[in-house]
Amino acid sequence: MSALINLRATETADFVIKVEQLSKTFGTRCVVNNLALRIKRGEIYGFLGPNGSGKTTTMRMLCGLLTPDTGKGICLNYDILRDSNKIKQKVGYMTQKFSLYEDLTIRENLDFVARLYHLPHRQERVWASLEQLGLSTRANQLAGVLSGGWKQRLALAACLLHEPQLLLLDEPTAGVDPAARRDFWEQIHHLSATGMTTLVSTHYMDEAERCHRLAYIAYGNLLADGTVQEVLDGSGLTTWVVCGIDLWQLQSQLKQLPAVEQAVAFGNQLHVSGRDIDALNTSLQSYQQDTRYQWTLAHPSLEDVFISLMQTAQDTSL
Ligand SMILES: Nc1ncnc2c1ncn2[C@@H]1O[C@H](COP(=O)(O)OP(=O)(O)OP(=O)(O)O)[C@@H](O)[C@H]1O
Repeated sequence: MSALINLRATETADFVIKVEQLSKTFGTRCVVNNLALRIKRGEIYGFLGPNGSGKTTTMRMLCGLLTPDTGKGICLNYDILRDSNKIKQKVGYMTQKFSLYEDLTIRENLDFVARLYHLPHRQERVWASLEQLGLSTRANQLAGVLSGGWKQRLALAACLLHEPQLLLLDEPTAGVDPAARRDFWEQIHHLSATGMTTLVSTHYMDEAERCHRLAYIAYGNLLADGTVQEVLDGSGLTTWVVCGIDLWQLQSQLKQLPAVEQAVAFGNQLHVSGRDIDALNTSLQSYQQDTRYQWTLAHPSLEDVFISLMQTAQDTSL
């Protein structure tokens, strides 16, 4: 019996976030529905789903900014219902909107955040943070004149200053160029290697692929989770790639066929997908014999899978 209890304690200790039956309703709208999440220490966990699917609401419930209507669990070994104040102190939360002072310099912003947290050795920590995030040479620039990429780097520095154990990043790279997004993700992986756990919401597929694990939610319901490969394998989706002439016309015809769930243009190709492989192949047979087109069986992309999940999702929020 004691061995069993020890095993359970170890299992829980491995998870920085372990919650179940998490729900939240605003008015009559259920925006998070019976959600369960398990995230291990050091993991980069991606949170994907269409606009309004409940990602931000879930993050806010995890870090104690919002009280769930139902549900239970732990975050950083604290009870999410009872210990929200303790959780807040150990979490770095980066919101979608740049929330620092545009008329203060980078250094002044970090100094301000350090004061808010009553951090000891404030000056040293601010300079160490500037150094760590590659911001030293811009320390005296006003935050308001920074590009999107530098603003987001400053926001990350600010939410790391109090040395949190968990990062909750809500669409941290929205509107940021690919090079800056790549730098940002290098930082997240570097932090992960030091044991930092990150839950990050994003709409970018390349970012989803950079996560160790991910979850896809729609209408507040968890529709898939796992590694990228597990999510792809679990989709049951078959995808054909077709090249040829007049693809625009072909696309509109294919969309009418039974078992064709998606026919989407990607450059000079169409991705044609469905979950019932036999019915899909029957529908496509005559087109595949047409010499104007070249068909190749392909692995579905994450985007194909997410769109398919979204199409089959039920709106249970009303
Ligand atoms: N405080 C609130 N009061 C009422 N409704 C809210 C509140 N906060 C969020 N909502 C609603 O809850 C739903 C889920 O919102 P949420 O911000 O969690 O979604 P999201 O998945 O983060 O969306 P996005 O990808 O656009 O950021 C939306 O319909 C939103 O309008």
